[in-house]
Amino acid sequence: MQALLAMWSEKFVGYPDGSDLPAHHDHCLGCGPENPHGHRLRAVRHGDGVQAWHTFDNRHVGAPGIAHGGAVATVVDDLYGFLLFLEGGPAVTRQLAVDYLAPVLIGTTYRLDAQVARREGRKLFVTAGATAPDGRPVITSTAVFVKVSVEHFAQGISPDVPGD
Ligand SMILES: CCCCCCCCCC(=O)SCCNC(=O)CCNC(=O)[C@H](O)C(C)(C)COP(=O)(O)OP(=O)(O)OC[C@H]1O[C@@H](n2cnc3c(N)ncnc32)[C@H](O)[C@@H]1OP(=O)(O)O
Repeated sequence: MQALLAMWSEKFVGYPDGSDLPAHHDHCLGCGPENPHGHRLRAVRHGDGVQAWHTFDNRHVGAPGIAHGGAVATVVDDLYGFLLFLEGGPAVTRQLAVDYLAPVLIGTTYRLDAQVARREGRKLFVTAGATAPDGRPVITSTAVFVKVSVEHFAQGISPDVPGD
């Protein structure tokens, strides 16, 4: 727990526009560099939001040649998680909606954008989208994140789980 607190206190700092944002942690399914099943999403601050360029590979296939919808939702959820570095503290997904407008193709690089639409108490109402190379939107999303203290994450920490 102390290690987690220390790690996050280093990550929730100011990030200038255009700068790389850090992974949530090494084993994060969305962005962790040490997770062999993960997406290794990398995001940058883009104005008041975040932006990423992402290519799904065959580990995340659903129908042949097409990314699994759950994998796409994972990446969108994790993209929202990068907004928290701009917000200055942790929050967790309470509600996530994804509209799949067109297939997300394996091997094609998509641009993803996310931003905070509204803040209300502990709640962050966030929106995101993914855009194909030809400019077509393929995904839109909304979500509600709820701010939590770092102690929220103590319930998931076990000495037997890698990355804890
Ligand atoms: C850097 C930090 C790490 C980031 C990692 C990013 C990875 C990507 C994100 C994730 O994967 S997070 C993991 C998946 N999510 C979870 O595990 C969250 C599980 N849920 C909970 O732990 C609790 O439900 C939660 C902490 C979110 C809320 O519980 P609480 O008991 O603290 O609050 P409550 O249930 O009263 O709800 C908080 C507020 O949200 C409101 N709310 C709930 N559902 C809503 C909804 N669907 N739409 C709008 N508002 C909603 C609710 O009405 C309330 O509003 P008020 O504060 O105004 O009263």
